[in-house]
Amino acid sequence: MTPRLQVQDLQLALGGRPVLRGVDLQLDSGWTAIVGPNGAGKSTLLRALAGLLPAQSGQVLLDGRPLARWTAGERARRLAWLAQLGDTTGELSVRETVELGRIAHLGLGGTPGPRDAQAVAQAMALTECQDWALRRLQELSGGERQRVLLARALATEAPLLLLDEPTTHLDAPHQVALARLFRQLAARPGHAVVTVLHELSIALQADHLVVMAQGQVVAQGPCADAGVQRALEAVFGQAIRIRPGPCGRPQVALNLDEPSHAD
Ligand SMILES: Nc1ncnc2c1ncn2[C@@H]1O[C@H](COP(=O)(O)OP(=O)(O)OP(=O)(O)O)[C@@H](O)[C@H]1O
Repeated sequence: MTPRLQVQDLQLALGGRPVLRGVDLQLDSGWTAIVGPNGAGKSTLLRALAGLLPAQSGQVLLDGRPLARWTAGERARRLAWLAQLGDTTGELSVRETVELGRIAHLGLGGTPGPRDAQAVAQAMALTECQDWALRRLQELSGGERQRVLLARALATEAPLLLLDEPTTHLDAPHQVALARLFRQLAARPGHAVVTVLHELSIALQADHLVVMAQGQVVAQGPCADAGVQRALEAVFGQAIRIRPGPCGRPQVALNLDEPSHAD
């Protein structure tokens, strides 16, 4: 069954400041990219979707049941979360880090079997980090580390992937490879991928966009939707223009000559 996330009038404050202001959202199959300016509330929304932040009011439902009523184990088998800045797990090797993704299935101290080894090997192959299996995470570059942490999320085999800026630190070919991977993963029956992304050219490859500004969702829908594109141009100001691209997918054009609202 494809995971179904519903956000109903979600209000959330951090440090006494309102950060999410009445977010309503429905996410099901496919690849959804959440975009918006710095501080718009994207990571906060993703953490709330993962059940990591309690709401002041409103709720997040996973498969029709409030997230707050899922046990941690149930949640971990249904959804995997990749943090924005990536936690570095000390002295662990790359393989040991990816193996942590199997804890939801094994429990702490459980003995991995062939099924677990297969999931780990497959996740490492998908992110091309199998050649570093024995190196320690802290010895890797930012982009290499990001790929290992993504592999850990993939190793969970959770049908719902919530990934906060998974392309950060990656070079252009690996960003494109990941976009292709997200599309493939989200196209599998019963799976969905939600990514927070800053790289708009990558975000526009998703099936759906959610555009956020100032703690609110200002538009959501297919990338080709005219309302979604207008919202993108509105929240990013004159700095970008969306134009038709090949295969019916829109493309982003940077507008260096017009002052942006950051100027
Ligand atoms: N722990 C916290 N305490 C107080 N305010 C916070 C806290 N964490 C985040 N915020 C504020 O909440 C707002 C939304 O932050 P969030 O990280 O969700 O934004 P974002 O859209 O993901 O931004 P970015 O694109 O810069 O990663 C910001 O104004 C931020 O300063």
